[in-house]
Amino acid sequence: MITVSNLTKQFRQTVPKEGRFSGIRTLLSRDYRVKYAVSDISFTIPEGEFVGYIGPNGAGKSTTIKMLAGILHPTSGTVQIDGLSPHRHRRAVARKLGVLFGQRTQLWWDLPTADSFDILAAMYGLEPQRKRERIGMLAELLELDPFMATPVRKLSLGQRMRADIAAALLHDPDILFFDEPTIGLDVTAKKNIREFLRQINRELGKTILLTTHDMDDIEQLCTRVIVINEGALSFDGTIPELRRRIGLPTLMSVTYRGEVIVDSGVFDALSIKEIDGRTVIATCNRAKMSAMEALRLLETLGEIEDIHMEEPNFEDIVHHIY
Ligand SMILES: Nc1ncnc2c1ncn2[C@@H]1O[C@H](COP(=O)(O)OP(=O)(O)OP(=O)(O)O)[C@@H](O)[C@H]1O
Repeated sequence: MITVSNLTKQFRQTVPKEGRFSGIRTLLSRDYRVKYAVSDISFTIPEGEFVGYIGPNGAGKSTTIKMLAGILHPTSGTVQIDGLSPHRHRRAVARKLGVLFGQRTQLWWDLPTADSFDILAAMYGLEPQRKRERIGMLAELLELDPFMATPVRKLSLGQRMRADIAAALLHDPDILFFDEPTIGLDVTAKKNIREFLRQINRELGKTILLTTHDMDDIEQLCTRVIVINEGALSFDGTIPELRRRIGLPTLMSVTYRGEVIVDSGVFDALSIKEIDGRTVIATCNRAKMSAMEALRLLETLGEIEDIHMEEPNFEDIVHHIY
């Protein structure tokens, strides 16, 4: 269980100087402003949940994850991982956590991939037999064998990400913080990583906090989504709740048995956009009207032959909350 209470992180940022020698004058400046990277955030994540942690660039996502992992110390507020503070019980918490920052590898750049696993296994104090089992299993699941002997710097991005995921899972932690695990990957590599994350959540019961700018990752994987904006929490709930909250219209295309003649216009939450012979295109605000109610209204226009509904794109919904 992860418990975050009133978590806040301030950074001191130098105020940039203008005019001649601005670069060097900024470096030497004593003028600071306080930046609230994370501001009074609270949430709890029970065991086994798969939570998306999203927000625009600079919202404070990575800063939160660094505080959850004990890499950064909060300015105020607390984090507890199974009742322990990541900062004060660093070692005990490190055993429970697997952390991945997709933009930065935790592997040793110039060493063969396998050597990084050896070093990490030694750091976590894994017994030789246990180490062999873990590496063998992860190598099979993430298809690492073809490049185990290759230096990390020569891996493709997809291979490097798989190796980093294996590194995060090597000591078999129960909780995973994954910051952008699909960044820059092609469609197939993304799909494979998503499938892997889904499996370790569903089949092995791992608790996952996932940060990503890829809304397909969130929609396909997460049962719950937490949105952070300018350091503050702006939504915490399920994806259907987020859809309802934003209330973007659902598109309905209805074909009637005979020609329909209606004045294009609005029936409160249902709005007729286009009439083309026997087909009527309408949008329905689902925050105000259910699909069934919309259908009942559309039935009053004639006998329906076929109906097609398109839910608003999740990415568009998220843009509305940012
Ligand atoms: N070490 C630091 N010193 C000063 N300011 C910082 C530091 N780290 C982060 N910030 C600032 O805190 C804010 C939040 O940054 P953070 O990296 O947590 O955002 P993010 O949501 O992860 O963004 P992105 O999606 O771009 O990765 C930003 O304005 C950033 O410039």
